[in-house]
Amino acid sequence: MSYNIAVIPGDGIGPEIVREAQKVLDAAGKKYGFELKYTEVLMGGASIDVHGVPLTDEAIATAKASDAVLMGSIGGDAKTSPWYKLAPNLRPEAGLLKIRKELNLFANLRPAYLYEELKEACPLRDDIIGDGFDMMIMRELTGGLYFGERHTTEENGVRKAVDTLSYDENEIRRIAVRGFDIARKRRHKVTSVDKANVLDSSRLWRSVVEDVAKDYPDVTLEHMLVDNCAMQLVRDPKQFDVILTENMFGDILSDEASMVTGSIGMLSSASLNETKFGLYEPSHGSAPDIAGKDLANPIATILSAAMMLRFSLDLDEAADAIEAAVKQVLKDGYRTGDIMSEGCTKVGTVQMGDLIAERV
Ligand SMILES: NC(=O)c1ccc[n+]([C@@H]2O[C@H](COP(=O)([O-])OP(=O)(O)OC[C@H]3O[C@@H](n4cnc5c(N)ncnc54)[C@H](O)[C@@H]3O)[C@@H](O)[C@H]2O)c1
Ligand SMILES: CC(C)[C@H](C(=O)O)[C@@H](O)C(=O)O
Ligand SMILES: [Mg+2]
Repeated sequence: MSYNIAVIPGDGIGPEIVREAQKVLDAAGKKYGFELKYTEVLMGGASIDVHGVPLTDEAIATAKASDAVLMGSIGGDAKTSPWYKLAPNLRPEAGLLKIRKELNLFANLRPAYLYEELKEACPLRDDIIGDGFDMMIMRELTGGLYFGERHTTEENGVRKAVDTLSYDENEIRRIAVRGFDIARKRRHKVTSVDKANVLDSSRLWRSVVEDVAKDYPDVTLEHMLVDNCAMQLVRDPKQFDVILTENMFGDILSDEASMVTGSIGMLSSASLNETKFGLYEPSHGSAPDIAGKDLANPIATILSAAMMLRFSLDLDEAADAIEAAVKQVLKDGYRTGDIMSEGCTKVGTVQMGDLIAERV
């Protein structure tokens, strides 16, 4: 079998980590008898450099025509990047938001799982870690503050900026259904996170989620305010199975959750629409501080590639093999700098990719 994959290397560490993911995918293809045909697509700063915009219509068309999209990360260094001096719509990040909207990728799955082997890299106390934890953050990805009306004005020399947080019930229902469906395949618990003590949009969120829950009597639903959730994530992460939340809260909570799994370099993600199509990218950014130095952890991207095989291409066996290879490399004591602990062997981005590909 052969599949068409649009590849967006992006900016900063993006090209480095995507290269390693492709290496691992190709090893899996060889072993399990499939071929991935890659078409490179420019997005973010890489696209601004060439086309003057962060995402072209042609790039969107290429992504749409593919079986799935594999992405590195986009974004520049605010201190050195010329993009930041340009108009806001020329920001590299605008390309990412545009592709999410254009492809209707409303469901963002961010699994935060503590590998047995990475307990040493987890900043939490042993009694909090216990037997480890395993949660799925279900982040709504095409609504809320990111896509609400916004403008900046100036009146009498005073500048004012407005962002709008808006959701309609259909947007909430479809992500809630995804969350409950996933909970059914896991430990049957959904924690819906909102700010219903303040925000109207959160009160609507809570009411729609409760409605959806009626169709899932086998799944326990609890509501949690977002500030409490941020605290509970470090106090007792074991309590969470599926965290269901809106766009901005999910962005912030997933970075926090990543750190309790050892590093942001471990957190993969899948962004899905109503079909089998998806965009797969690590949850972290372009890390300009370590770009081009062979320091980036490619595991989040490699695990995202495994999700691509599983969700979009139905290549479950190959996905299992990649996940097992990651676990084995960690068991064998290899670590990139971000997850390094005593007694382990420090490796760079490329060697980590080689080691995982070998074990596939
Ligand atoms: N999905 C995306 O493409 C995405 C996500 C987040 C941020 N960004 C963009 O990335 C740029 C930098 O943002 P930031 O610095 O706030 O966040 P970041 O995630 O890029 O980096 C935060 C910190 O984590 C470290 N880090 C990130 N990924 C790592 C990896 N794989 N291995 C080892 N260390 C890693 C970085 O070195 C840095 O110290 C910004 O332009 C931002 O908008 C893009
Ligand atoms: C780069 C940025 C727009 C993006 C987001 O906020 O969604 C990133 O932080 C992420 O988590 O994918
Ligand atoms: Mg983020």
